[in-house]
Amino acid sequence: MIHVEKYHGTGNDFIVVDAALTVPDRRAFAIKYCDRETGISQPDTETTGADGVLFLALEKQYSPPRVVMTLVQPDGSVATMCGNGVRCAAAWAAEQTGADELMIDTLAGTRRATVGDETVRVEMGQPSFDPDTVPLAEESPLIEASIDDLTVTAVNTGVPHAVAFVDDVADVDLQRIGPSVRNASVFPEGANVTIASKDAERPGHVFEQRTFERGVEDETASCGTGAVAIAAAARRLGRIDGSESVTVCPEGGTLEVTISADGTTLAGSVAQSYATELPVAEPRRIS
Ligand SMILES: N[C@H](CCC[C@H](N)C(=O)O)C(=O)O
Repeated sequence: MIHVEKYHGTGNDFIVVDAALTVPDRRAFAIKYCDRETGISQPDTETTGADGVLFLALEKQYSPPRVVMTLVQPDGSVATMCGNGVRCAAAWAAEQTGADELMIDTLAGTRRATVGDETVRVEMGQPSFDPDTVPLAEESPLIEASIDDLTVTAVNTGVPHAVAFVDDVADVDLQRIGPSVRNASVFPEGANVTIASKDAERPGHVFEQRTFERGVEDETASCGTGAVAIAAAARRLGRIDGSESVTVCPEGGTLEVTISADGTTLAGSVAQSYATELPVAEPRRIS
């Protein structure tokens, strides 16, 4: 049995495992326990399963402390980056160390995080529209291109996103169009599909968000790299200007994104839902 904790960042939920514990087959572990029908669950909690497993290797000897984060997704794939995952990793490491500044090492680079009373903020780096970085199967950036019924702008915010601005996110059949855009041939490694609509009734830049995630192969309640992708695409398309704060509202909560020439930040709430023990398969012995 190993000790695990369940965290969520604005509804994007993860099983957190200390990487010092032995999980011989991370892929099999993630596929088994993330399953929304038969995966991890607790009495008195509504959700079964998770959007991924965060394996976190804490390096307390540094100042600020560092965490090597590996996100294994429900389909067994490894995501290079995850905005809400980094925020959960920072909250977990703050709990272990008492530090409020953390450096989270991801496959997309190091992200500095600050843990406050209400929110966890993370520096998200510079979004890229470069076709080699997204990556795209084309030589020029994909800006307002038609794919299926959506008008898509492609941006990498640690992982690739296809962002489409629509009149009302609630009117989009994401279960149908998500897989179609996610698997479009222009994305050789696939893409997360993020739709956004401007909330005209609220002052400032406020967008509703829905994201169909690669690796989860379903819609999630929140996606941090997706929220940053909305702000980056909005800026590129002239929907917002200059250096700005953008409020993004996925189903699971509210995310604040700042975007400027220096880079982006992502902030929002993080909560621990419960801690429990899970059985793991014995490591194979060499006889
Ligand atoms: N939910 C994550 C993104 C995971 C990205 C992953 N689905 C992929 O690109 O394979 C977030 O908060 O940023």
